[in-house]
Amino acid sequence: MEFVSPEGPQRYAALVRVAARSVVGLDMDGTLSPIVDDPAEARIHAEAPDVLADLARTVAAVAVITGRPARQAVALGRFDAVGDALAADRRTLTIFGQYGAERWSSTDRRVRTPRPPHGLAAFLAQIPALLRESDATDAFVEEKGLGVALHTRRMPDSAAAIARLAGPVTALAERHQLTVEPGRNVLEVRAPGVDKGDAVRAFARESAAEGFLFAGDDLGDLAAYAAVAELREAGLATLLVCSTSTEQSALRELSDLCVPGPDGVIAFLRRLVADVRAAQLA
Ligand SMILES: O=P(O)(O)OC[C@H]1O[C@H](O[C@H]2O[C@H](CO)[C@@H](O)[C@H](O)[C@H]2O)[C@H](O)[C@@H](O)[C@@H]1O
Repeated sequence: MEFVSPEGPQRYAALVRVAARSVVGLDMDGTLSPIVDDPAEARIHAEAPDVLADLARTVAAVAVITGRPARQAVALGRFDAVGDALAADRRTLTIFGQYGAERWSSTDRRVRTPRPPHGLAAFLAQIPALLRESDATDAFVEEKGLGVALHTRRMPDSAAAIARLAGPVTALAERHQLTVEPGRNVLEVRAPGVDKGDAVRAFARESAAEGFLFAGDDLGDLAAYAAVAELREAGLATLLVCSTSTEQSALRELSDLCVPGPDGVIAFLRRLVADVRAAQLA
């Protein structure tokens, strides 16, 4: 394992020691799901459902903390099947969707979701004009119920399109009391006041966690990283794992461990499960 913080090896060992009373939060796109051009074509890593089930039997609780709508994440991740596999062991998989605004659990299988933010409908109505004025009519618009993502990945010069869109999107979002969440070849617009950090704090509190591992890949995961750092200050065993890509490096310097994309995340989680089980037998 390539630890990138000096404390990484000790933090990993401490987390293994308290794993049975620790929780794991995992980002989805770019961490559990390989990045693809069309968001609707994303699929979870083929081994992820089995690994998540094994992990959930090993630690206190597992959550996927994603920008995706919770219902969509459940479908793309085949999380119903993971929940079925966990039911006999009385374990639960939790999904925090839309950056923590939504919640689903494999126990009750219902999505708890707030009302769409005031201002979203007006923002949506102005998107065609905004894209025309920003020379970005080929951007892919993903409506998410509580927000909207403007994707540039399939445009000829994605970075230039993001640069043209960033100012106008931010100005229009602010006019409608919405916030902008930048990501990999995407600008998302959603309600302010909740982020992945809130999901981390809620999950740790409700689980009375003694340890917290989080893995992510993108800017939206920075809030989760900050919340895990707070938990570390409060005395929890923590580990921050970056799923690396050539597209985004913001998490690297904040991480304890870097692994190569979803393949690396899955291999790491398998290793964690094996190390925890070995420690419990010792
Ligand atoms: O928090 P995450 O689980 O990482 O979700 C963030 C957003 O991911 C999706 O977009 C990203 O993945 C797409 C599929 O691989 C890719 O085409 C796109 O360029 C990426 O930005 C998703 O479409 C969004 O709804 C999520 O909020």
